[in-house]
Amino acid sequence: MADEAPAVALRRVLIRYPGRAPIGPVDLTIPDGEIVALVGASGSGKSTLLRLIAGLEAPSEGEVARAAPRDRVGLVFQAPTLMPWASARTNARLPLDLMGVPRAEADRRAAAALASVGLEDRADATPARLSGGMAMRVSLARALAAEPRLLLLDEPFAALDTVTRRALAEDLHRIWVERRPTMVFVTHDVEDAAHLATRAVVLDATTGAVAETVELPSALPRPDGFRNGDEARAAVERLSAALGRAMGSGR
Ligand SMILES: Nc1ncnc2c1ncn2[C@@H]1O[C@H](COP(=O)(O)OP(=O)(O)OP(=O)(O)O)[C@@H](O)[C@H]1O
Repeated sequence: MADEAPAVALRRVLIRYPGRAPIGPVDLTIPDGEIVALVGASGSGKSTLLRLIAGLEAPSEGEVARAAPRDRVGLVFQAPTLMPWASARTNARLPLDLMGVPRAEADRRAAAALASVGLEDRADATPARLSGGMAMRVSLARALAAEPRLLLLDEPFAALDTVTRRALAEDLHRIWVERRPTMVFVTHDVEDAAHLATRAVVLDATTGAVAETVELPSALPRPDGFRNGDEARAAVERLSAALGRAMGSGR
């Protein structure tokens, strides 16, 4: 809705790291409930933007505003980063334990989160007994246990095989349909972006500023056969062209 506060708003954000030109300025508004893919050349600043949105890092200049409070922001990284000695349930419960949520309530929410990624049967398994895809799902369940309004994912698919990444994309769409969180994810893959996201933000390879925003098909969950359909193919082409333009000046 147009007059609702955006989930995220970055205004004239600049990030300075030693030994390189500043990243930005980045102006970016993400409406509530969108699924946004951050795409751009390697080193353009995708992960940095995600850390800024998460509040893990502060900008050198400009403003970062986020509607969701810190404890309603979920983070998922490329590596699942699970506690190896702990069960899937205990891993999923971790943020709730850290927040001091009472045990019975935390167990209930962890169980619901594991169920929403199809792992209710593996709640007692330790990470060594889970496949890579399942470990990623536990990592996603851990983020979901806090019932995030904003879910941030840094290359969640990068380490997964094609079948597993597609299954995870379906999980994410199902979660979106059930809970309507705003999702922002980093990807290198234009097909994953076009399939999962409702819009893509393309970063300029040289400056890290937003080069273009590409609107993607908005019907969620995706209809059967979407990936191979004309609409998806056209979206991949538009996005590839935008990425090509954003990389045009080189680094
Ligand atoms: N903590 C840091 N200290 C210094 N430089 C950094 C730091 N974090 C990122 N950078 C630099 O900022 C730039 C952007 O990095 P970032 O990881 O955000 O890019 P990216 O688009 O996510 O790249 P990739 O696709 O390769 O993961 C890079 O040049 C990187 O070397």
